[in-house]
Amino acid sequence: MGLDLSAAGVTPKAAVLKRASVRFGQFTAIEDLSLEIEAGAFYSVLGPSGCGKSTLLRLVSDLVPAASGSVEVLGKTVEEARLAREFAFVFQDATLLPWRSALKNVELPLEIGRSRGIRPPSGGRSPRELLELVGLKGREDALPHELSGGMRQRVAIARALVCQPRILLMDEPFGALDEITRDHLNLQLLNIWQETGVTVLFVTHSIPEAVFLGQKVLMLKARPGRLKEVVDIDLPYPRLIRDRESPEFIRYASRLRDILEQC
Ligand SMILES: Nc1ncnc2c1ncn2[C@@H]1O[C@H](COP(=O)(O)OP(=O)(O)OP(=O)(O)O)[C@@H](O)[C@H]1O
Repeated sequence: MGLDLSAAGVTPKAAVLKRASVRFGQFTAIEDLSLEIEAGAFYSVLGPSGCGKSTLLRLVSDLVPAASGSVEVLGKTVEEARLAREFAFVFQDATLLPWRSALKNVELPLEIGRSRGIRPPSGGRSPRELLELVGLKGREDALPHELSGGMRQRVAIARALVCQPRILLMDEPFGALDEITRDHLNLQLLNIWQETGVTVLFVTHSIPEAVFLGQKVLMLKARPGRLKEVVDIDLPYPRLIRDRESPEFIRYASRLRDILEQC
């Protein structure tokens, strides 16, 4: 059992990786990654294709094991954290069940939990309230094919939040959306983050998106996947789309581009 630090009044880190490596057969996808993820913070994850961004999310969520080193999530082992449903995923594809309405899709994790005898967490937002939080009030009964791509992603975000995860793992969730929809969802995601206090790990290929969202940007380098740098983004929240034209924003973007070129 991991040590329950919260019982002692200490807020544990969202995740602590110590010299963690992931191997697929002979191939090393992540090597010697040491990192502390602060609880409640928003991290963007950026790096060249194949540097291990998705693998990092899978490592933290117990989908792939560490071949060496250690990973702790909220003061627990990754397995304990998974069983306690401490994290939830949002992928590029919303992966909604096509025959279920938006509301029924959001309710699904609760139903699955109940079928396994897990009581829904108390005090959280209901599926209806979550749909309202993501801006889909009035569309509860719509089927996925009746919603736009951006709306489907919002349903996926509401579904991810329904079991009140403490960590939200987002793997290029807006990568397939047009720029206007993406901007809109970026703003909405920041609202949700601030309202819920959830820790976010957000993988993106977009430098402006990484700067716009993150308090910190984890920069990974490839072959093998290693931590290159953690860049603090000292821009205040709430952030506005037009802030992306500010000299500070442009300076951060250009710094990240320089680092990426060395990855
Ligand atoms: N299940 C697997 N079996 C074998 N190799 C894998 C597996 N999963 C990932 N890899 C390899 O590990 C490396 C890292 O993959 P990962 O998907 O984490 O990269 P990424 O940074 O998310 O890439 P992209 O930006 O292109 O999505 C890649 O070289 C990939 O081919």
